[in-house]
Amino acid sequence: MEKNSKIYIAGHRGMVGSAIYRELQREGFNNLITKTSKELDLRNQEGVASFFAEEKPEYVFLAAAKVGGIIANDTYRAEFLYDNLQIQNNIIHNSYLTGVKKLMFLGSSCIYPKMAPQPLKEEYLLTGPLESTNEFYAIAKIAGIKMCDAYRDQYGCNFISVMPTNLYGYNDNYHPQNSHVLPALIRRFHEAKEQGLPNVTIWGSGSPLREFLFADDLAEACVYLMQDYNEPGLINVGTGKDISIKELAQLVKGIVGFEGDILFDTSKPDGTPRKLMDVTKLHSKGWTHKIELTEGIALAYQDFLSKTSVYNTN
Ligand SMILES: NC(=O)C1=CN([C@@H]2O[C@H](COP(=O)(O)OP(=O)(O)OC[C@H]3O[C@@H](n4cnc5c(N)ncnc54)[C@H](OP(=O)(O)O)[C@@H]3O)[C@@H](O)[C@H]2O)C=CC1
Ligand SMILES: C[C@H]1O[C@H](OP(=O)(O)OP(=O)(O)OC[C@H]2O[C@@H](n3cnc4c(=O)[nH]c(N)nc43)[C@H](O)[C@@H]2O)[C@@H](O)[C@@H](O)C1=O
Repeated sequence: MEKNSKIYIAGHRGMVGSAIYRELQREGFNNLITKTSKELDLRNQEGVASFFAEEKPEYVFLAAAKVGGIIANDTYRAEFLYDNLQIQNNIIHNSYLTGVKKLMFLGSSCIYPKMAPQPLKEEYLLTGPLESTNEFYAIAKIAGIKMCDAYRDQYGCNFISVMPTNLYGYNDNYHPQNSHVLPALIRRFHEAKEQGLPNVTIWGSGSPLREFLFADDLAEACVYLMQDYNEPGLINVGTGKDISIKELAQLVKGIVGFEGDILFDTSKPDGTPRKLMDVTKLHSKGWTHKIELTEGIALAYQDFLSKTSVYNTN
């Protein structure tokens, strides 16, 4: 990418898209184009076709998607499948039609089979059944990887697929039910501290293991890979370290400064027992994460505190 290359960041107001936008700006890229979902609904085939035909971006980061935590994925199954297929089909196909030089598709670690060996190697894709709570989201993401590969094989498009682990960071979604675990816990412990509650309840048994990457680290990896990585298939992006949900809750409790007890609601789903990325391929390309979990949670909590007036209305 040249500093003046025309780069479209789809989903630039989201947690990941906004981090990619900031990283590109930091690196001096000066021709960035964006559209909010109000300005352009990416599910709309004609709208996306007109946008690409008019703007003709040279590079595309596909960070727009219907995203949410375990309950949102399980509840809005049709939307997670339909919205994500529409968004990615429209963007990938029109990138081909208008001659985009390179596109990055963002998937997720939930594409791997529920009981895959750990850590998750890229070659474990499509080797077993998926976790049911996020099956429809995962099917859409797997279709996205295969779209990129099919367009590479048939048309020679340089479309790459990056699989991030569970993410958190600035501009996260703090919705009480629909968010991912880390923002949910930051909010719940904070509100319990403010209200002087004796305990906080977290979902499931606390035993699932998850790996967490700060979104700014992911953005750095994305911009890095967009410049140097040109392979079919997929590449994992993570830290290679995981933690149980119970330990995570204790960590967030300490950072937020809540002093009560932690209870477990085992009527809520645990989801996949473990999702630890194998990051050997990523490290071999020369990139490693920088922000460790304790530091990242403190940064995310500061961001949450600076926006509590917004979250209080949601
Ligand atoms: N968060 C996580 O833990 C993980 C995320 N990922 C992947 O990273 C990517 C970004 O996720 P994240 O930043 O967390 O998600 P967010 O929900 O924070 O942001 C998603 C963005 O997508 C845009 N969007 C959604 N629907 C539409 C639509 N119909 N038309 C146009 N734009 C739309 C939204 O735009 P607007 O704001 O304008 O409405 C929003 O800014 C996704 O592909 C996700 O699957 C992968 C692994 C983990
Ligand atoms: C990134 C990935 O994220 C999703 O999968 P997930 O890893 O299961 O996501 P999660 O962050 O929602 O939960 C992680 C764990 O944490 C537990 N947990 C405890 N207490 C809360 C809680 O309060 N909220 C939430 N959400 N989870 C909680 C929860 O029960 C589970 O055991 C995919 O659907 C899909 O979106 C995807 O790709």
